[in-house]
Amino acid sequence: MTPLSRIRNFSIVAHIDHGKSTLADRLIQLTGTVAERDMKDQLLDAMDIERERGITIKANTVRIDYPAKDGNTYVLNLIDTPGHVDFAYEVARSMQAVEGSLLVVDATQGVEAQTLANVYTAIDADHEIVPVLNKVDLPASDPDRVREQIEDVIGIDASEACLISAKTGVGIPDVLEAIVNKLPPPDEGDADKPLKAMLVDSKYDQYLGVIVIVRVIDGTLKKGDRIRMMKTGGTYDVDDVGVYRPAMTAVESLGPGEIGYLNASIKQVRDTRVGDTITHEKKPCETALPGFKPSVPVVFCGLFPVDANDFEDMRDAIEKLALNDASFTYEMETSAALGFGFRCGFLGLLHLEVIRDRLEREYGIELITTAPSVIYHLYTKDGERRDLHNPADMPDMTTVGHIEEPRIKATIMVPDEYLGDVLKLCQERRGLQMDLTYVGGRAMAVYDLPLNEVVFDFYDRLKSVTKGYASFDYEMIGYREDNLVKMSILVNDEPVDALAMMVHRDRAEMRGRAMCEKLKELIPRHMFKIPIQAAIGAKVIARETLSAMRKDVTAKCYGGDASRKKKLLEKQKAGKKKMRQFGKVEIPQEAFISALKMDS
Ligand SMILES: Nc1nc2c(ncn2[C@@H]2O[C@H](COP(=O)(O)OP(=O)(O)OP(=O)(O)O)[C@@H](O)[C@H]2O)c(=O)[nH]1
Repeated sequence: MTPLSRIRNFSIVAHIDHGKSTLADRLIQLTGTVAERDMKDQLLDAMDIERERGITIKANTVRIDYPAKDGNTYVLNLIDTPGHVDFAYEVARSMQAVEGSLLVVDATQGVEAQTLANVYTAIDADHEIVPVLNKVDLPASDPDRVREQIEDVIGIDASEACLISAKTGVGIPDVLEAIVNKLPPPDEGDADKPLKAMLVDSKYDQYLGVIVIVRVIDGTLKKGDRIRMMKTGGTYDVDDVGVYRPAMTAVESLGPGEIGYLNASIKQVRDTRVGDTITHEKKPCETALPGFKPSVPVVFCGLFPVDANDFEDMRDAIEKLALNDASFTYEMETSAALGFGFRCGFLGLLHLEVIRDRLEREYGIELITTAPSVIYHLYTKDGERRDLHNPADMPDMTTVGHIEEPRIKATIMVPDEYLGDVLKLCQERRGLQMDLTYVGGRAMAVYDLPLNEVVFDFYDRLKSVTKGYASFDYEMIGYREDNLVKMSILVNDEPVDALAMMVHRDRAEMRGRAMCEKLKELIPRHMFKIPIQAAIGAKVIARETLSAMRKDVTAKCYGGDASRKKKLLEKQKAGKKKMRQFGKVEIPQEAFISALKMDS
């Protein structure tokens, strides 16, 4: 067992793309943790989608043995955390398992919204923080300015920040020394006390079942132990304990301060609660760790197979995905327009995209995605609350007293010249300005915004109006009443449930008009005329008409036989009526998403 003084547990916090994964790769490589021939980029990003998009989704850990300049060999446990706002919550919880953080800031960019959000999470977790300025190989890097910015904005000393290039490897040895010399070893832990370990994360492996990442506080965890999860009450026999190097490597035992995995024939990820305390069944520890609240989905949408025959396959696939991801929820849904499918809940839009991508790619199921929506609180006139996950389920307005919607506090950092556009965008999305400050040549705007206005394409719009220079982060702040209504879309006089949405009354007409116009472009012409309408209750607030594809039946009627011409036209009209009655309008798949994009 490693003495505590030779252990350093840390995470790396950074804004997306500032080089966190590349730095992790270099640390692993330089310490020879992985043989050179096995080295590939982004070692810790296991999933294809993570690799492709260059984002980290689940927390990963790796154990590195580092022979330091002081002659001792240290065990460094790195937890790589997700960088995207959707997964901010996962960052917060994995931080609890370590004592320090490397704060990576791109020296060409400076402090961004997620740098702040993530570093504050680290500070909240009482971390010691070592600033690292990355990408100094690039001519545009300006370490002095960024150092000053870190001091001004975050308020930590950056005078001894490591200057590195994770790409070329410059400065990496300094980072390793800083980890050993500046980050603290784990707080006291006692190997002789009853086992107390924190459940840091869990993931599903198709061969091994659920793998649990643990951080031992007191006691020793080894193969054959019978353990109990103190929150959920589940008891299991430990089949294996080990560490990631980054390949899974079995070890004899895990002692105080150590981070590793256990495998105990646990069936599904849902049976493990992040933050739970793991102890021995026979000789349990007295008090459990404080634990975390479970992460809850905030964005919902319907997923339907394009081909109804794929429904059963889709059910299998969704069940498998849910095994691995406790924050993803689903229930069966039927839609008049789309048939059988699932109403699914996600942590955010990226999470949604990741799951959808995996269903399509790994399971080969083509999907229709309906408009993402948030959870509204409906109150009856007697003050009773009901949660609305799907606008299609909205009851008659006369039974509803008031509606509350979720709001977020959004922090946006942007270079001065784009500030005007950002403020305009926030205003358009019903935002209320909470704060506006300037730090190191950039503006920081804080807005109170309805989540509903953000889930769809806010991030895309923000990127486009600022040419990619803005950064964005948000947190939920609670529910507030507003004048909200359900807007239905009727195509050929039939309401299309999958296109129904909740909107603010003042914006309903504009949104309705935009939707109808978009749909008119997206729906191909049929043999008959198709009215496209937006309505609140029975009141139509916008309308477009898609004209019929017209066969020129009179073309053959040369000459002037007017009565014959008339007869033909009448026949055609009757035919059209028939079509209208029986014919079904084909709405192309992309219409369900494209119609909602609001180009202002
Ligand atoms: N020139 C240069 N490019 C770098 C350096 N470090 C990282 N990059 C590049 O910057 C991009 C982002 O790096 P990542 O390591 O994937 O960023 P990340 O912070 O891990 O991103 P997430 O995992 O999504 O949070 C990649 O294209 C890297 O090749 C560096 O020191 N110099």
